[in-house]
Amino acid sequence: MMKSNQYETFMKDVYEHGLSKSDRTGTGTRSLFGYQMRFNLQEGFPLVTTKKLHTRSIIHELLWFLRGDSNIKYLHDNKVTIWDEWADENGDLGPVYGVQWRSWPAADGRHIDQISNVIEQIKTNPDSRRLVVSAWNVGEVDKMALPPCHMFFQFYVAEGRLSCQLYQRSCDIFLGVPFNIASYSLLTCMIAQQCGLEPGDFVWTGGDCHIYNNHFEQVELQLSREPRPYPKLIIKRKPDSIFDYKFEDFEFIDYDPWPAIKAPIAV
Ligand SMILES: Nc1nc(=O)c2c([nH]1)NC[C@@H]1CN(c3ccc(C(=O)N[C@@H](CCC(=O)O)C(=O)O)cc3)CN21
Ligand SMILES: O=c1ccn([C@H]2C[C@H](O)[C@@H](COP(=O)(O)O)O2)c(=O)[nH]1
Repeated sequence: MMKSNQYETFMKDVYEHGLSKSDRTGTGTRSLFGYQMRFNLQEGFPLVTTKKLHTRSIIHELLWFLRGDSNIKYLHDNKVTIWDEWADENGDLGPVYGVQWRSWPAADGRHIDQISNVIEQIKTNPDSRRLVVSAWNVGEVDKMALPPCHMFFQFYVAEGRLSCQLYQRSCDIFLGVPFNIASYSLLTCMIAQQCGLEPGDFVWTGGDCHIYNNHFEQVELQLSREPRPYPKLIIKRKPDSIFDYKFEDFEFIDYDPWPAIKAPIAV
């Protein structure tokens, strides 16, 4: 049986040993710098079980990134509200994740589709050590509603399995991180399917890992719960490309979480 408590162990460590640190939002945090978790995607899908996650928001947000979108209209059409606080009156967020993934503006005027390129490289040059995607476009960060938190990821192929490591510079452990782990694990499974590989490990690496001061009660409740086994992800068909997946293609089976826990988000 695989351990399914990596996230809770991480949360407990930061809750017990984090340093008091003020932050941009004025909320205040308990924070540790530098942490890593590893999830073997062969052994289950790392959806946090100690609270119920809104998987609909996670799937739609990932499909929205893959569209190369910078407006929350797609999310709204699908009743996902997680980006509302950061959008302007037209629903725009500036050149955020999706834009950099799909059409990074190069100095010579080209627009680079990093997702298509990295998939092509995984298929044709799997030993490459350059299988990277970056959302941190230094020249555009100040035009974004929020500079990317999950900012850089790298793929790795060995023995027919595709692994992915994410670097996340800033990590809201209670609200953001469960979404981020699930989202990149899902992306890894999708890209593996497209490339005829099995999913390997998802490695999560965090920079400023923090628990907001107004999440302490929620964290105590969550840490009092025993983690349960992870669910399994079923992808019901193999679409023609990474851009053709639909919400209905995904199903999590045997997801048996504890009840949801509400918390305010720091804006
Ligand atoms: N402070 C902060 N934390 C974040 O995690 C975060 C940001 N800001 N800004 C940008 C995005 C938006 N993300 C969000 C935003 C909201 C939820 C949230 O409210 N989650 C609730 C309800 C989910 C839902 O209704 O879909 C949860 O209980 O998980 C999660 C991630 C992640 N990011
Ligand atoms: O995917 C995400 C997006 C955002 N966050 C969190 C991390 C921080 O708490 C805030 C961003 O504030 P900064 O001052 O820009 O660091 O949002 C996350 O955990 N995951």
